[in-house]
Amino acid sequence: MAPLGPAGAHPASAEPLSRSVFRKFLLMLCSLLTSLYVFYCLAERCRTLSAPVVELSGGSEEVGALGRGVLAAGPKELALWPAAARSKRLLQLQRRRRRRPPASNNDHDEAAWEEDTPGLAAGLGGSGAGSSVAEAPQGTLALLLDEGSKQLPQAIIIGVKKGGTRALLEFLRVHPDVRAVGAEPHFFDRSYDKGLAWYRDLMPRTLEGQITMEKTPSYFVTREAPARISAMSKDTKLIVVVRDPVTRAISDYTQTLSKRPDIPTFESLTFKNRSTGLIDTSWSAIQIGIYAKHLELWLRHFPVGQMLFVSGERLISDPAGELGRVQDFLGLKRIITDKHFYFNKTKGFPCLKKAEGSSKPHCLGKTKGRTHPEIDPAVVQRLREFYRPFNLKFYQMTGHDFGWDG
Ligand SMILES: Nc1ncnc2c1ncn2[C@@H]1O[C@H](COP(=O)(O)OS(=O)(=O)O)[C@@H](OP(=O)(O)O)[C@H]1O
Repeated sequence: MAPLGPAGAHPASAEPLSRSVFRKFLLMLCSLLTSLYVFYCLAERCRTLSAPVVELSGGSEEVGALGRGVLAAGPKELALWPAAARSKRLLQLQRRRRRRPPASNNDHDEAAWEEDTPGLAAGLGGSGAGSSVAEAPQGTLALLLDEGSKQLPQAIIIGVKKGGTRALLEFLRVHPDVRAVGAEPHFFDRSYDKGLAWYRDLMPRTLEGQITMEKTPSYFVTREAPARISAMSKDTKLIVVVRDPVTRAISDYTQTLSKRPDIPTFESLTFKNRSTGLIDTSWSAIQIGIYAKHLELWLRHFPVGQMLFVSGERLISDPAGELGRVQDFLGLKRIITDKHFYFNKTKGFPCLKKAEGSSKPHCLGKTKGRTHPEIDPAVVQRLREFYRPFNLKFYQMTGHDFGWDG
C-alpha cells in the first residue's frame, strides 16, 4: 500500500489543488454567464412588450392612472419602453401639461406673461416665472427621454398689442398639436442679434405633427420684423388679432396708467393741439392702431393669404368661432369648440372650462380685461373720425370688414 499524501488523499487519484479550484471557478463562471443570459432574454422580452396604451380622450380616471404610472416611473423605467410607446407617453404627458394653467389668476404669475415685463426673454432660459411654470417639467422630461426636438415657430401671433393676443394663445394651447412658448420672446424686435439658434432654444420641444408657436404683439409695428421673419422662413404663418383702434388705444393707455398713475390724461396725450383737433400720431397708443400702414410693410414680404386677421371683438363674443378659423388656417383639426368655453360673469369674459392639468375653470388674470377710465366722448368721436379712412383701407386690404365704423 502506497503511503498517503500529506492531505490524506491517495496520490494516484488526487488532483492537484490548483486544478480543482480552477474547475470550480469555471463552473461558477458558466452558471453566472447562463443566469446573465436568461436575465438578458427576460429583459429583451419585456422590452418588446408594448407599453399599456391609455385612451387619450378617455375619462379622467384613465388619464389620472397614466399620470401616476408614468410619473412614478423613473427615467430608467421609461427608457426601457420602445421608442413608439415612449413617443406616445411623451405626447400624453405633454397633453397633461397643457391642461395645467400656464398662468393662474395670481397677479404675480400673470404679470410674468405680460408683454412688457422686463427680463422675460432672459427668463425664458430658465429663471422666468412664465417659462419655468410652463416649460420646465415637460422640457426636462423630454430631455431625459431624448424625445421631440425644438423647432423654430411655424406660426407667430405678431400683434396687435392689447388686441387679445394672450387670450388667443392660451385658447390655442388647448389643442394637442399646438406647443407654444409662454412668455413673449421679443426676438425679432429686441433680441435679433442673439441669432436663430438662441431663438430656437426658447421653444418647447415638439413631436412630429405638432406646431410650434409664439406671440409677441410688438412685431406688428416693428419695421424690421417682416423681413426678419421672412428670412427665417417665407412660409411662416402670421396671425394678427385686431381690435377697434380707439378701444385698443384706451386699453394701451389703461395699462400704462396702471404702472405709472401720474401720467397725463388720455385726452391730453391724444392731441398735438386740442383746439385744432390735431391728433398726435407719434404717441404709440395712437400709432399702433393705424393698421393699414403697418400692414403695408408686411405685404411687401408675405402674401395676404399667409396672414390671418382675428377679430379681437369676436374673440370675446364668439371665441369658438374665431378659434375655428384659426385652427383651419393652421391646418389643424377643429378640436377647440364651444364646449371648451363658458362665460364668466364676474370676469366679464369667456374663460376655459378646464384649466390644463386640472378640472378647474381658468380665466385670464386680472391684467387682462381691466376697467378702462372714462374718456371724454368728444375725444372718442374725434379719434373715430381720425381712424375711419385707415380702417376702410385695412378692410380693403384684408377683405374683411371688422365693423368698427358703424
Ligand atoms: N377671454 C378673455 N379674457 C380676458 N381678456 C380678453 C379675453 N379675450 C380678449 N381679451 C382682451 O385681451 C386684451 C389684452 O390683449 P393682449 O393679451 O393682446 O394684451 S398684451 O398686448 O399682451 O398686453 C384685454 O384688454 P383690456 O380689456 O383692455 O384689458 C381684453 O379685452
